Amino acid sequence: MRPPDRSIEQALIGWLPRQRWFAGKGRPITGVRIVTGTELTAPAAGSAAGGPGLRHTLVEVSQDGDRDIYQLLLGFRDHLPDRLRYAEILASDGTHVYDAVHDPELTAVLLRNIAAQAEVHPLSFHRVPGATIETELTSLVSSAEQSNTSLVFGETYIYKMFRRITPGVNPDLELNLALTRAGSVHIPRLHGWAEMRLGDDVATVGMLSEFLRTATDGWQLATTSVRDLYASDPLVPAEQAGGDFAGEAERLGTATAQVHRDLAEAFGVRRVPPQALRETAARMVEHLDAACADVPELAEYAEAIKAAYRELAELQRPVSVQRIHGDYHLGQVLRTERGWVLLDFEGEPARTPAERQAPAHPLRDVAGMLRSFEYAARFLLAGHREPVSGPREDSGQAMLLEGRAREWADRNRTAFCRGYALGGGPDPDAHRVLLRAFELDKAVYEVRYEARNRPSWLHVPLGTLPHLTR
Ligand SMILES: Nc1ncnc2c1ncn2[C@@H]1O[C@H](COP(=O)(O)OP(=O)(O)O)[C@@H](O)[C@H]1O
Ligand SMILES: O=P(O)(O)O[C@H]1O[C@H](CO)[C@@H](O[C@H]2O[C@H](CO)[C@@H](O)[C@H](O)[C@H]2O)[C@H](O)[C@H]1O
Repeated sequence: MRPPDRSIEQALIGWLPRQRWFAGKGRPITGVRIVTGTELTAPAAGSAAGGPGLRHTLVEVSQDGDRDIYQLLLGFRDHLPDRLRYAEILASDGTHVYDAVHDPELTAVLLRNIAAQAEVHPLSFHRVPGATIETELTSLVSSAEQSNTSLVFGETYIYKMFRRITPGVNPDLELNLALTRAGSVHIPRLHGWAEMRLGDDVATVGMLSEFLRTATDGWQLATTSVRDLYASDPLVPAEQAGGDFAGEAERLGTATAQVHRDLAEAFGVRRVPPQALRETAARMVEHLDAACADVPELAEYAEAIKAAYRELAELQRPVSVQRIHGDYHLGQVLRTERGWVLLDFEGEPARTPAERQAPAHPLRDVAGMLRSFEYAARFLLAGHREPVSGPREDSGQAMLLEGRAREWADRNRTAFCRGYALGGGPDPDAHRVLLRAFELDKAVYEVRYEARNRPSWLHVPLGTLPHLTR
């Protein structure tokens, strides 16, 4: 017999904070309520009766007066095989309740439903016109560090199951659909999606795309290049050291500009008066104040950061805004045989849905990627922080590597901006005040993000601030 909902809700209070994708870490959960439960198991032909059950579930999680909705796939079995033990959430009344994303026997229904454009009220599954979907593939949970959960089917598809559900079309799907219609080569091919009714609205719950099997992500490529530079003879300049990334950085800049152009064509461009920049600067000050309250180490840079925001507020020119990526960094781009491909148009996970969808200046994305170059250059310095106060030769080594990090970040920054301008984007060199303010705002976001999610990384964005606030 299946345990009652209230036992499952109780078990989820302990289980949710342990999940990588759970956005509310560090804040006590005061309640979990199952909002919807939809039976999804449609046993494949030939499978045994009485097999495992799958229930698509939305839960409302209360924390500090906030209520967020999360999506779960709950599996139910009388006997839980050893291979699924680690996914168990609760065992009660002879039934095991577990995280069914790890059970390919159950997740197969997602592919079948998308292929069939099934309606399983309140869920509905959609296939992109012209797509044919192979339904006999089995899934594995992607091992990528993610805010959501992705299932890789065979080596063919990737189904991104959005974890935090908000009413409306998810911007990731919205922008992927628009770029698909524009014929962009800079996104994975979109095959389908799943959505559900949520009150009076519809909410996107999943997206099925081409899995780019042979791709390497930008972070991996960039940090390999940084490693090569650190290991090379200090007298050899970056362009001559092995694994130089500048060519890739330039091509990435061009691909970024092309995606911005397609988004501008699909969603339009709006001219906003100088007043809008004053409002943007005021919001940046709010972000900064909130971040300083959370992370006291930020306070020593606050004055210099505010000075940069004042310069932004004083700009007397209108600017053009449009839909952009919104959370652009090296982990969101894949180097493939057909060039750079962009992923994850959801915007920053910590922002509200309205903020994520608001048109913004495209240099915000450029700033995001430039910050990522700083991260890639500096994160390997972690192991070299101690020696700074150690013996003199170690401290000399640390300074040398700091210099190498600067060289790498500057070189790739220049290359990316060149590629971006060549691709038709607004020239970053001609908008220095704007770009600097965006970089600082992103750095502030990152300090807060790391403090909350990966405290051992906090030194990375903090370590970039002396240079950025000079
Ligand atoms: N189409 C794809 N092909 C290959 N790998 C992918 C694809 N989509 C995503 N990935 C991998 O999964 C990771 C997380 O994807 P992403 O969409 O950014 O998820 P999240 O929003 O949950 O962080 C990416 O960094 C990439 O390594
Ligand atoms: O990829 P997500 O949408 O989950 O974005 C969040 O997590 C990112 C880290 O996984 C975080 O990115 C920061 O760390 C990256 C290195 O891991 C670095 O390349 C980025 O420049 C840096 O911002 C991102 O900010 C956050 O929203």
